[in-house]
Amino acid sequence: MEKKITHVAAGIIRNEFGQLFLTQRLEGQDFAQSLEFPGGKVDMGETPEQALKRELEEEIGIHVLNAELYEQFLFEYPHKILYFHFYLVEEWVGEPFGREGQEGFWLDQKELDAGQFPAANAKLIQRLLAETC
Ligand SMILES: Nc1nc2c([nH]c(=O)n2[C@@H]2O[C@H](COP(=O)(O)OP(=O)(O)OP(=O)(O)O)[C@@H](O)[C@H]2O)c(=O)[nH]1
Ligand SMILES: [Mg+2]
Repeated sequence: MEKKITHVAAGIIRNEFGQLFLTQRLEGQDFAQSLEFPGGKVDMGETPEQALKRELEEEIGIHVLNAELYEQFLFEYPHKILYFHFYLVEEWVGEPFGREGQEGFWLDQKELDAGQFPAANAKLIQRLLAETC
């Protein structure tokens, strides 16, 4: 079967204490239980930034005021190819929470552990760890 490229936009939501808001994927989703940066697939006709804003409203109930592109890369899983657009989000309105029933929590950036995320996140987490002070 031919593998299509799916674009995914996700947010690295960072507060003034240097903590990141993470969510846990729900049972029934791929990579269930693993941690993730909130976000999702870019719909047809949407830009990655529009998708980011829509997904963060839907999944964690925040309104993004500013998002800066942090990292973009292609990652090939056995059954799919994803193109990720990760944005750093430090300005938003609202208090993030798991709006779809998923767990959500704040974690110090320096406490990130690549082993708790899907394989695609490894390099991104390495960079985030290297950039903590
Ligand atoms: N949001 C998000 N997705 C990630 C991350 N890392 C990673 O491999 N993915 C993968 O990216 C793909 C798309 O994300 P998603 O499942 O959140 O898409 P979505 O919100 O549109 O969900 P839906 O298709 O159930 O409506 C999934 O296969 C997911 O496992 C991450 O850090 N954040
Ligand atoms: Mg999602």
